[in-house]
Amino acid sequence: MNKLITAIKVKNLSFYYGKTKVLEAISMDIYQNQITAIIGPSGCGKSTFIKALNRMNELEEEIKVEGRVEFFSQNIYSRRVNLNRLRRQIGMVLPRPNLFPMSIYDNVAYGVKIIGWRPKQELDEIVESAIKAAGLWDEVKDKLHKSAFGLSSGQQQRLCIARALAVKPKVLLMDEPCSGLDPIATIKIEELIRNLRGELTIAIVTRNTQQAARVSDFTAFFGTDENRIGRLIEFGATAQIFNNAVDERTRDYVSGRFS
Ligand SMILES: Nc1ncnc2c1ncn2[C@@H]1O[C@H](COP(=O)(O)OP(=O)(O)OP(=O)(O)O)[C@@H](O)[C@H]1O
Repeated sequence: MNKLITAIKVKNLSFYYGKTKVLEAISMDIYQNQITAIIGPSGCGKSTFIKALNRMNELEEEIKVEGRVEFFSQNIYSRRVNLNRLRRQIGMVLPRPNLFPMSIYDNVAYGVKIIGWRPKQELDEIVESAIKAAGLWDEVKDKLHKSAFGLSSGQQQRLCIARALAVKPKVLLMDEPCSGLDPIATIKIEELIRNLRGELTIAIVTRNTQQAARVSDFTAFFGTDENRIGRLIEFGATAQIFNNAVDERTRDYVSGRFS
C-alpha cells in the first residue's frame, strides 16, 4: 500500500450538547483517498462525530467541542475558518435525500454556480461528470430539466451525491446514506462508493456492518462507556477489524453478538 496521508486528524475530541457529553476523547485519522467506515450501536455518537468533521453540528443548539479537528493540518474550529469554504471542501450527504425543488440539472449546478460564474458549456460538463460519477447518468440524461422530485428515492440520493461531488470536495462525509433505501438502491450506492475508491476521501457512518465490510478500507468502531458517552473502541484496517479485532467488544459487534 502507498504511504497513507492524513486528510482529517481528530485529536482528543470531546463533544457536548448543552451540558451533556456525548463523545469522549476521540483520536483518529481519516486517510486521504481511502474509505473510512464508522460503525457502532445506536446512540454511540456516530452522526455527532461525522458532523463535527465539517462543523455541521453548529446548525443545532448549544454545542461545545474540546480537542481538535485538523483538515490538512488546519484547525477547522479556528475563528478564521470560512465555514462555506470548509463545507465545500468537506461535503456531506445526509441520511435522506434533501434535494431542492428544481430540475435535476439545477440541483447539481446549484453549488457550482454559487462559487462563481462559468460558461454554460463548462457547467454542462461539470454537471454531466458529477452525475456520471454518481452512477446516475443513463437514468437521467434524457430528463435533466425535469423536476428532481420525479426520481425514486434511491435516484434522489445518488443525485444528492452528484450535487456534493460537483463542487469537487476533498472529503465526502456520508451519514447513513442508505438508511431509507431498498437493497437494490443500496447496492447502487455501494457501487458508486467503490468507484470513488482511491480518488476521494470518504467517511461513511453506517449501521450496516456488512456494508462497512464491503465498501471501506478502514473501520472505526464506536461504543458507549458506563456513562453512555460515546468512545472510539477500535480503529484499524477493515479486514483487521472484521477478522482479527483486538477488543472483545469489537469482535462481538462485528459478528452480530452485540445485544
Ligand atoms: N441535537 C441534539 N441535541 C441533544 N442531544 C443529541 C442531539 N443529537 C444527538 N443527541 C444525543 O447524542 C447521542 C449521540 O447521538 P448520535 O445521533 O450522534 O448517535 P448515533 O450513533 O449516530 O445514533 P444512531 O445510530 O441511532 O443514529 C445520543 O444520546 C443522542 O440522543
